[in-house]
Amino acid sequence: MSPINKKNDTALTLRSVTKSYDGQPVLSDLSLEFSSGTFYCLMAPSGNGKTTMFRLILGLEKPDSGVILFGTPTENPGNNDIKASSGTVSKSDPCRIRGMRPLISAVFQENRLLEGYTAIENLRFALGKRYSSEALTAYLLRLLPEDALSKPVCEFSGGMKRRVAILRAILAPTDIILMDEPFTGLDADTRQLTIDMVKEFCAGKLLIIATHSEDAAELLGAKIIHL
Ligand SMILES: Nc1ncnc2c1ncn2[C@@H]1O[C@H](COP(=O)(O)OP(=O)(O)OP(=O)(O)O)[C@@H](O)[C@H]1O
Repeated sequence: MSPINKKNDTALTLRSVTKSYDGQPVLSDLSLEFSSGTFYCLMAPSGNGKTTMFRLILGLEKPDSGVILFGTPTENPGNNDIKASSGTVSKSDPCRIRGMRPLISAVFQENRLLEGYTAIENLRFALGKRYSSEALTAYLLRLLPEDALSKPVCEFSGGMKRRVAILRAILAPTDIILMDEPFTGLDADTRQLTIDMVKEFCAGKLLIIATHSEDAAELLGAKIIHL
């Protein structure tokens, strides 16, 4: 069992995280705690730092100060390190995580698909041999029309691409999933189908979604966090 996937254990902690761009603060002294097996919706007006927070969690950027911890943190007073079940983080260099950094899957605002390849090839590229072709086809057919499966994704609508990007993230063997505005561009029916699959495949995991939509949060049964 992964060290961070026991339901209700702390899976992720942001402690006094601060980030500025060009001297303009985007996140100021932000502290949040997220539990395994729980869905969260981050809600904030545009530009309040939701994507920035995801980039920090993913390790794509460094906080100016503060720490991001995975797993349940334990501290030794006087020590510059904080131990978490997934590794050790230095307070003075929060991006230096020694030990096991958990895998995190993400849906970015852009779909980041291989445009010249089919949907199943996109899933296979990210997921390797973890699923049979029959299983991947069956998952895709829950969200896409059958004739789409033989086409490269560059011929898909925006909403169809979005569904492939979401499926790729939820099928990945990770305990933490971040999604940035995942349901944008989906009509009511496909949104419901997609949300049903997200609920099914993310059960027991930590899921954090940045969204402007209160009803997506309600459909997911997610806790709302206002940034
Ligand atoms: N690499 C960067 N360089 C400079 N400024 C940046 C950079 N990334 C983000 N910002 C600024 O940081 C602020 C927060 O951006 P961010 O994308 O995190 O907001 P958001 O809450 O995700 O917005 P939205 O809901 O519109 O996606 C914005 O003012 C943005 O212009």
